Amino acid sequence: MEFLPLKIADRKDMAQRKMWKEMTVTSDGHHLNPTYVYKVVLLGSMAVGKSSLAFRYVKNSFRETMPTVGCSFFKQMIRLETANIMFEIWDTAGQEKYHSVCHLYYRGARAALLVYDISRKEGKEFARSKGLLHAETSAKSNHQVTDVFMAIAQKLLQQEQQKETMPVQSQSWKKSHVDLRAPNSNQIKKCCKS
Ligand SMILES: Nc1nc2c(ncn2[C@@H]2O[C@H](COP(=O)(O)OP(=O)(O)OP(=O)(O)O)[C@@H](O)[C@H]2O)c(=O)[nH]1
Repeated sequence: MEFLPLKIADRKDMAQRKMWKEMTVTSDGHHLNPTYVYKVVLLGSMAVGKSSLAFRYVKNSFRETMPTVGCSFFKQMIRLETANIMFEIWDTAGQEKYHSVCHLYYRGARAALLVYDISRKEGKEFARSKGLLHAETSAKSNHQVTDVFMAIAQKLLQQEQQKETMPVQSQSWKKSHVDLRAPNSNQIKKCCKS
């Protein structure tokens, strides 16, 4: 009898399926299937708290983090009344040396959070002038972290509902879409650390 080694692709697939299964089991043991999967990117200068924000949200913990190299990736499921939303959170590096590659991670994102230090006053005014969602958060004290992601989930869900109910020609949600292809796009959602 001949034994064939398991193909790498199969192993990878099994590992991915296992991870997916783990991600869709809630803390109270329920299995959830995501209704929508959304990519969300975290942008901002170095050391403004992007990784800490993601870590607090996904792991509910705060710890000293090393500067991000390139990009890190997190997943989190949100259970809403009408849908289960899986966030794929891409935490980009703020250091100057990664700026030339960071825009590669924006592709396919449905929302972007521009994280900045709260001591910069102009952040709030910028958000107001562009009509963007704005929130002051603290990963350290766990202030408004879940609320920010919940607000994004609800906004995206609202867009899905509009898509379903509106005729194609008049889908106003398209007009409010953020073009993430432009590296210097300033139409981005904001939050900050304190
Ligand atoms: N006081 C306070 N400090 C924070 C908060 N969030 C992050 N920090 C601190 O700010 C520093 C930078 O945090 P990071 O999360 O690594 O910042 P980052 O934006 O991911 O950094 P890069 O990966 O270099 O882009 C760390 O020393 C954190 O402990 C916060 O909400 N409050």
